[in-house]
Amino acid sequence: MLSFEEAKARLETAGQGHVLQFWAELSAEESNTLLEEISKLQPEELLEHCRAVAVAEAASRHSSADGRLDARMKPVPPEFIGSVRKSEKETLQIWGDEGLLQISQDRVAVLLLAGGQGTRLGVPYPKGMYNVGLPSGKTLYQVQAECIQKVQKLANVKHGSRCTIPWYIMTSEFTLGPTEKFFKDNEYFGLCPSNVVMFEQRMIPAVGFDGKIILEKKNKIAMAPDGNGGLYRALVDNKILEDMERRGVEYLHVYCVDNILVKMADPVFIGFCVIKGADCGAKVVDKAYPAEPVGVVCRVDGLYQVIEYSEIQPETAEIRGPGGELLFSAGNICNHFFTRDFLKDVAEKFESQLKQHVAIKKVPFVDGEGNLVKPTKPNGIKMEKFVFDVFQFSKKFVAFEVLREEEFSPLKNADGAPLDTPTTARRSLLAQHYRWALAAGGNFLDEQDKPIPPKHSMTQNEDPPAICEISPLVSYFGEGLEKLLKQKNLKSPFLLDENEAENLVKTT
Ligand SMILES: CC(=O)N[C@H]1[C@@H](OP(=O)(O)OP(=O)(O)OC[C@H]2O[C@@H](n3ccc(=O)[nH]c3=O)[C@H](O)[C@@H]2O)O[C@H](CO)[C@@H](O)[C@@H]1O
Repeated sequence: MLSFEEAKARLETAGQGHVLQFWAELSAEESNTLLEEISKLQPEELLEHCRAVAVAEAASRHSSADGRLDARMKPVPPEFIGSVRKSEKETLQIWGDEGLLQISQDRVAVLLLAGGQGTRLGVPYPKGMYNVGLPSGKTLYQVQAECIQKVQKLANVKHGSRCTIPWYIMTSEFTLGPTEKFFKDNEYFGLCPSNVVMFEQRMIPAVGFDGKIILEKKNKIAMAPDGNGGLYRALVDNKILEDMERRGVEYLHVYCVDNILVKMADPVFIGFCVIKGADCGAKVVDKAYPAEPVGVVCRVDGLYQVIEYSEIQPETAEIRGPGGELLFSAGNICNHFFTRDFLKDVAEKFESQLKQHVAIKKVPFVDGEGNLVKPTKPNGIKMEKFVFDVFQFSKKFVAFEVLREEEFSPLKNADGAPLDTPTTARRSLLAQHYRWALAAGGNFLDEQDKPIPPKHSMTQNEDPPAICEISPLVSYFGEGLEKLLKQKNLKSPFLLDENEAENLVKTT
């Protein structure tokens, strides 16, 4: 641990001596906490960070820079976009088979970005622990864990293997403890603990407009995770690439915690990327409307990039092509494919070039008397790196367009908001499972055993006429349901878990 003198010298080098202003008032325990925090800050990096914040803040006040970026944006050429909608069934099958083959050979892992604070949802625990109110009561983490088990099984059955898809989970100071405990308490949802690797991303100080670090307590610096692009440093800090190499993992599916429809280690996406020889790929959906809060995958000066929803000019987002379609329609759903070699290159050569994005926030702080102030106006800057900012370094980038109703329904806001809430997430999953059951030939009955007329198309705001939830342990993507459900009467609410599947097999 640093001594007081060392900490003082370190802070003064970076022009941040004020961090120790309450030192004389701190108890021994409080001073130790502060020294521990300071010991994690390297003086040169701290200086650089505070300078970068000042520069970025000035740039953000002159929006012309972003304006110019907009002017240079071009849509992704159609030949670089694979598409579920536009592809033949046979082609999808070829991609899916390739993906399952890679999975069966232990060459695929998934990596969950779970270091965010989930401020918009407003719960005091990690988002993955959220239960959106499914009949089974499953949380997002459980749904994801079960998907992994099922894909492993599909690969094993097809190839006679005993494969593993390691699950890397990037957490932050806010989410590591509770996530670890949750997994332990739930016995890793049936996964082998050694194949669930949690690691922590770095935290960086929030800085005021005057270039000074903000104190949120007399002995606590206001820290925030360094954005989901903090992944690349965290991979190095925690030797994750070495772990992947040891396990023989070549391909990584990176995804964001809050999409209830996420297709974990999606064999079709993996197979598509592998067959195309891509080192980097992104799943996209057609943007629903110009102001939808999703990034846009595009090209800028010939390089692939995502322009984040917070950084695109509204008039650019609204540009339409000759057929009336949005010109920049490739909505990023935070599902990325990377080869391990590409990640190694990024870690070794490019990480330091990643753009710092500025988020101007209201950061609670202590005033000169040590009283906590909750600002009513933004007073500070948090810098974030974005996971997709590495696309520009790719030698072969591909985009893969998937169907929104099958693959994208994020949980961002608390109920009451119009979109991306627990209600919309639950509805999307139940509507999907209802569609799968109908397609498999099931007939739904109500509580009085009266048939519920099937409904083959529903709007986004409509609940399905029958409640049907299918465990990922039974079907990962609607596969294998016909043998269970064809011409069966299913009483709503219908919960198809492994026990129910066994019963249905017996009655066939
Ligand atoms: C930067 C980024 O990827 N933006 C994408 C993200 O936006 P959005 O603004 O929704 O991104 P979030 O803040 O929810 O973060 C996305 C994911 O990154 C994780 N996270 C975030 C910050 C952090 O320091 N550490 C960390 O691990 C979160 O836990 C989450 O799993 O999802 C949208 C789709 O839903 C996309 O259209 C956006 O382009």
